[in-house]
Amino acid sequence: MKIQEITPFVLSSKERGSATWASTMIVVKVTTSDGMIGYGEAVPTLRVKPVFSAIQQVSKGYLGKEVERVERNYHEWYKQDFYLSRSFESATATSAIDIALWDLVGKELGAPIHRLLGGKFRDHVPVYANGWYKDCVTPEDFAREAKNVVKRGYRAMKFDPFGPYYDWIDEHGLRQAEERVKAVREAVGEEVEILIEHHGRFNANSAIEIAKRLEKYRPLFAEEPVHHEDLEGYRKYKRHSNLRVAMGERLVSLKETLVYLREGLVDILQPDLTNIGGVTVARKVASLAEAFDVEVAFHNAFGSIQNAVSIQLASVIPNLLLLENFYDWFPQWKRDLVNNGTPVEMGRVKVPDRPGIGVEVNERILEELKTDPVALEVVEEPVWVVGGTWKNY
Ligand SMILES: O=C(O)C(=O)C[C@H](O)[C@H](O)CO
Ligand SMILES: [Mg+2]
Repeated sequence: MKIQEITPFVLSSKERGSATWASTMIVVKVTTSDGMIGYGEAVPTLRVKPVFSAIQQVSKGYLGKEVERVERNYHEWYKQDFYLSRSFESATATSAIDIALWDLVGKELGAPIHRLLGGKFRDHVPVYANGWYKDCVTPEDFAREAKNVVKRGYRAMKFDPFGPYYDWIDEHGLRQAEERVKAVREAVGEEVEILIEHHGRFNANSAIEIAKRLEKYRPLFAEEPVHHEDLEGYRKYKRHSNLRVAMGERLVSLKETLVYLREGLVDILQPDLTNIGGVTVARKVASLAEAFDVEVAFHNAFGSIQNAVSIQLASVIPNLLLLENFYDWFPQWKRDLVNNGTPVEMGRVKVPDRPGIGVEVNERILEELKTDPVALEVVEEPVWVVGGTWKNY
């Protein structure tokens, strides 16, 4: 089969969900010479317009190629795009197309992606909740919502307790963060895992002070404690903190990942299929992590196509820790976009056995919600936090 058409869609709705980035989804539809259709997803955040146009550009490198040669097709784009290793837009565009190609190969063979990758290592993927703490500011807010998460059956949850602090945190911020974490620990009990998201905000000294204060609440990991590219910061943090470091959602290639693994800067790797290079690169990155005794917790914060394909890959790798999950905090339209739901039950998701990414896209919703890409307004609360949390109390 040949790749005949690649169409990007920006989907948007007034129903915003738990975060600014949750109100938008970028979907890629690939149509083949035989009339088959496959779907992929790209990263929105503040980059909706440039990503949309990157998909149009990257498509030029894929049109006319054989669908089934997914590895070769990725390599061809790697060869063409001199700046791929420096371009998030190119990386997410090629990732979305790659996911759609794997979806197509699966559909052609009547097999879910997990069968193409060696088969299920597990029938259910354990997940952790994110997006559950919209508008939470006080420790009481966090405790109340954390209890609701546990009531839904989750055994692990992630949150960012740092309010509006950036780069540097003072005693006031440390105390507020500690009170929020303490409240969640007390609300969920000793056996539910709590995961601390830093969103790559801090310099190393501040992150180390935070770790000292939060250690006693036994978080499973500290995510992106320092800025993504701050290798010196990661080194210093690893030397002076006792917490396990999770990172990886901004990695855009196999070789960039190696930098963090080789130096032992990461304990739990969080590659994102929608910007690391699709299924093609994500599976290699997972194997690379396995060789370093590093567990994987795929980053999975955007939409239902990313969620579906992440479940497929999470089901096959031996070194899976947990898969991130926003499912219960998606706006309803994201759940409706796929015909076959992947609900979370008792903190895990049953791996679908339908072909390709394991879910079918509802074309009616795609048509209804498609919109022109527009530049997002920039407001004080950054898009990368869960909405309504950029506050002190
Ligand atoms: O889910 C996570 O780990 C995040 O960091 C959330 C978003 O992906 C990130 O803010 C990018 O918008
Ligand atoms: Mg994160």
